[in-house]
Amino acid sequence: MTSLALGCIADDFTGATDLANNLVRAGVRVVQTIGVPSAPLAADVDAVVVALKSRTIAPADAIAQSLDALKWLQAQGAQQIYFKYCSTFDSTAAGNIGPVTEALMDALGSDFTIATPAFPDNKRTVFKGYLFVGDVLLNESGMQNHPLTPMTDANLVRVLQAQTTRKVGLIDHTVVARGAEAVRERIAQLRGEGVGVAVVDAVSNDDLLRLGPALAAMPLVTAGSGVAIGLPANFGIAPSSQASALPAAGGLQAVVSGSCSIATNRQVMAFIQTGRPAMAIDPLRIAAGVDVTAEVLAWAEPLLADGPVLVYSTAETHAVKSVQGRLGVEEAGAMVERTIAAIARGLVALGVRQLVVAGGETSGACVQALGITQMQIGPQIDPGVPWCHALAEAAGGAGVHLTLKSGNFGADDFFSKAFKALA
Ligand SMILES: Nc1ncnc2c1ncn2[C@@H]1O[C@H](COP(=O)(O)OP(=O)(O)O)[C@@H](O)[C@H]1O
Ligand SMILES: O=C(O)[C@@H](O)C(=O)COP(=O)(O)O
Repeated sequence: MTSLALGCIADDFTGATDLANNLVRAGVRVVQTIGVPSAPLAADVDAVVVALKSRTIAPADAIAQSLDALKWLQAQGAQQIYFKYCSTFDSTAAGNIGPVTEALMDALGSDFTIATPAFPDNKRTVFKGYLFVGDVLLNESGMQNHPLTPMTDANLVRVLQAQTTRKVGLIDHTVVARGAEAVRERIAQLRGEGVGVAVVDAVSNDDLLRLGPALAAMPLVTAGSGVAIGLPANFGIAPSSQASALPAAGGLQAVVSGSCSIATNRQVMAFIQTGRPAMAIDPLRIAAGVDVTAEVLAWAEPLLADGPVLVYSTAETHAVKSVQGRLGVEEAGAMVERTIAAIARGLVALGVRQLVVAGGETSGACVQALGITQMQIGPQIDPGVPWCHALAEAAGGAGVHLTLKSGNFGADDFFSKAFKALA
């Protein structure tokens, strides 16, 4: 049996590549699996990130899937478990960060873990338990309007406490600033007070690197991708460029976007301004029974030879809310995801071998539709977003280069920049 340093469970697919990206940059040899593998691990790697699509499903289902992933990772000899969620702490009123954390703790027999979505490279910082996105609090960042997980409170202790029966505490910035020993002392104190989960402040990568050694003996770590930069050293792993090598890229290029986040709206506008072809998908036409997938593929086919095309349902908040009002939040989301996934499959059948997907839920739907089971992680395009490579059933088993872009990650010119990075 191989012995993994880290066994990771990510609650969405973009989040999984984000975590894998930070691990790879720290020299960790990583494989990302799509769902829980049915066979033992074949590759010789230091970490596996199991990508689930469990962020917005019913808590009981999220728990069941996460426990399956845990069991498989334990069977591969994982020494530490890392539950990865969003750097904007995306959750519904029912969970799933709290319920999944609690279930993993129970299964591991662990009485204490941390929780921090801090990811300073992407301007997510936690101070006094409050999450900032750039210069503003989470609930003023646009995340209060997210189609599936509106975040209306920036106080993570309060948000997490509402989702778990374990007592939630805080390891604040003054402790983290004093280093790993101070964090260990604070953990002992919180444990004594009956705290089971502590939100941890971090405003810089230095904070995360100071935190790392204090987490060495913790069976379960829960966090965004940021905490990952401080863990590899605990296993004697050092940065190496070898970890991110991918096969050479070829084939046609396309972008599909189902993300309605602010950054993606800007990226869609910027791509349209380059003059490359772009086609919007109208959810109400899908709901009316129009075969939008066939329309889009017929439009794209003659254009692809000249360079990348963009297909998007990305829309501003007022338009999304209006569609949701008519179709229902979950129904609208699932219907758009299904359509974009079918389009992604059709594009790959037309010869697309470099595909950018924007949106976490959207990426989950696309990767599943492409028949991908495992991904290799390559070089970073922008913080949190690497190119990946995978064998896809939709490509007749051939390799496809893919990037799964989290809604709010990436520079405005991300879509063009991504293809240039692969050239
Ligand atoms: N125009 C639209 N109207 C309503 N819902 C939409 C629209 N476009 C996309 N959606 C849905 O919104 C959700 C966006 O979530 P996701 O793909 O995770 O993006 P992000 O990464 O920005 O959160 C998906 O379920 C998607 O199908
Ligand atoms: O931690 C993050 O912000 C990302 O890795 C992530 O999970 C983003 O999710 P989506 O915005 O749904 O893509």
